[in-house]
Amino acid sequence: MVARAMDEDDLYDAEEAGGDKNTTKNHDDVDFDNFLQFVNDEIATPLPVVSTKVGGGVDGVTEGRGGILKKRSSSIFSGRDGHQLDFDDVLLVTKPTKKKPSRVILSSLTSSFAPRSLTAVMGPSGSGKTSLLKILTGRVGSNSGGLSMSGKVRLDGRLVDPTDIEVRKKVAYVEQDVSIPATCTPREAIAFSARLRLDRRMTDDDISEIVDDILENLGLMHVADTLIGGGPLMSGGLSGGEKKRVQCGVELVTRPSLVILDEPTSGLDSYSAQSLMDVLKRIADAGATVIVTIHQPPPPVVRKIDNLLLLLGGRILYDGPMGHEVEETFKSRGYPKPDDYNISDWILQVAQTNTIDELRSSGFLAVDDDDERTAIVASRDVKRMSTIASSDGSTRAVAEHVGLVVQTRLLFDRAIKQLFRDKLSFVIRIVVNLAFGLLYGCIFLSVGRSDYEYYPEVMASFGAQSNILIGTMFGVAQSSLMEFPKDRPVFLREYSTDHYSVLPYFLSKFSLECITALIQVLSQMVASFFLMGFKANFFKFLFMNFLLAIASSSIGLFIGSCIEDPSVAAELMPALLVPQFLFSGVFIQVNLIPEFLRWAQYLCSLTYATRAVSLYEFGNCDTESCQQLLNANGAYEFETYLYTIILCAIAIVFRGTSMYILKNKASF
Ligand SMILES: Nc1ncnc2c1ncn2[C@@H]1O[C@H](COP(=O)(O)OP(=O)(O)OP(=O)(O)O)[C@@H](O)[C@H]1O
Repeated sequence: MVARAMDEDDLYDAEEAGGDKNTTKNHDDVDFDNFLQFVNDEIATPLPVVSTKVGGGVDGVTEGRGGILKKRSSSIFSGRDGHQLDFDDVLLVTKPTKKKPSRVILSSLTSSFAPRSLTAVMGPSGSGKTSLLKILTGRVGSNSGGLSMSGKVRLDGRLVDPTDIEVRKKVAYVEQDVSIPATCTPREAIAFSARLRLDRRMTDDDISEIVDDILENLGLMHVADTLIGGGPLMSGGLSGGEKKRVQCGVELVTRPSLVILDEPTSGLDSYSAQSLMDVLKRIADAGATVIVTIHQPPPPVVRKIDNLLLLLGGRILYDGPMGHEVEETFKSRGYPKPDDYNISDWILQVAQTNTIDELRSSGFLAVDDDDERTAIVASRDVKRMSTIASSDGSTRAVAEHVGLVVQTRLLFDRAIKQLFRDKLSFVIRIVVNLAFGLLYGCIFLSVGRSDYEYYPEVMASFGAQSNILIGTMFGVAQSSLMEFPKDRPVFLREYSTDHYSVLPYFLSKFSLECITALIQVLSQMVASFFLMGFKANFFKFLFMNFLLAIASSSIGLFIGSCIEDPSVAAELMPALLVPQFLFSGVFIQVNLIPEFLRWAQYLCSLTYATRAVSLYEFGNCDTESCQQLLNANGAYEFETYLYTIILCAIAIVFRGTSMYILKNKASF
């Protein structure tokens, strides 16, 4: 970023504030900022003892000092060394297809962001603001989806690969879309993030001080204990702007040195936007490098901004200090700001109402900047960012984080809370299972009490078993599929911001699913099994039904992880489940299916559950009818313990694959 020349007053102000002389400041904010800086310097970083690197502590964990000092050291405004972020020749293009040529999204952008400054990235909609932030935060790789990119990113002068998790840990990134679980409170969301991302040696008191500090500074105290998405316990829920501030708080909890926020003020009223920008400005003044994208900020917000990077159609239209320099630049190029305009409205109007050629001839854009040429060069010669950065020594995290066991426990605790707070849907599920169980029990009343002499008796009992199993398969897979889309964005955000690894997430999810699936299966079986009068052992039947439930929920999870849109996933569900009836012997005996299609039976989890349950029910029955059914459906092909193993294997394969897919998706 081109820093504006500082006048003597600014130098004086910066020195007084203990700031870097390269920092740009706005006159209007100087007094207030100096005061805040004074407060920060005096309170937040008073003595070396606060940082407990000496004596085994970590930053933010105080030792041997009074409570006041301890509280102050944990302020989100405490001093820090920001990171210098430079990017060079960053080019982002869509990959050409047979129907569409390559399109330039970002056209060889070069700029930098300095510590102790707040930079606004502005530009009309579609100008590439989010794309640039995604590249800088490692959310777009050199070959993500239909995009190709090239360029160099440097952190503190060293070439880095932004997709490298060690680099990403250094950046707090607040995405445009809010993805905080609806069933937790702002206090819980921020504390969860703090517990997982701050040093493991921090006590609960340390964490709650930090959380209170954030809640207070982000103006969230009044909703600290309200469920984010509302709910039966606490009505209302948070407004869009409040949710956004919670998401900011979740990222600010680590007291980051580099903060990147995508439209943090959109959806906020002007006072809230101003307050949030004030917080960000104070964080910048504390030493951090703060970058925000923002649409047409009002004058009070503009005054908080140090630098401006103005984009238009993926190009840089202006890159320099905010304030009168922008106005001067536009004026000198033939676009003087009318008196009744504020500066942000004016520059966006100029950007949107003039053609690229007009702006270029006014001296705004490089003369040789040509989209078509850039796109051709880019699609031919896109270098992998990771290759460029491979020679760099990567950065190291300072704090020691909690281990896998604690991660799993915290995730499980949160999931259990979610279940209880969203209990209406779970209660409905149980009631539906009980109702269906009773219905099946009445329809197939006492079918298992016959001596299975005649084939229709055996078939009636087999039909009853199949109904229970199909009910389980659909019920559990469907609820897993419907629930997962809610979790997906939360997981992607938390995983990519280093809250936890994939394994604890899946373990906690699996543990909870085991509990809910067992309750679901049990409620259906209690209502139906004894009315039907089966001869099989209840617990063996229950266990096999439970395994089928887990295998089915794994399939649901797999579909949910492959497909983002829940409605598309719901459409796909029958395509995966319905063929199971056809090949597992429920509607037609397996030996009657044409031979060239018969192999499909082995792909169906229902096949194994049906065969095992048939063996439990008819295995000890030596009538011809029983044996005929078992033989026709191939029940004797494997031992019952093998059916158990196969169902477990199906669950593991689908869950493992989902884990792999999600991990890859979260990497970008
Ligand atoms: N994955 C993608 N594939 C194809 N085009 C994309 C992709 N991602 C972004 N684009 C295109 O790149 C352009 C810039 O998008 P981007 O989201 O960066 O704009 P923006 O300035 O952040 O817009 P807004 O202010 O509306 O959020 C848009 O035209 C968009 O359609």
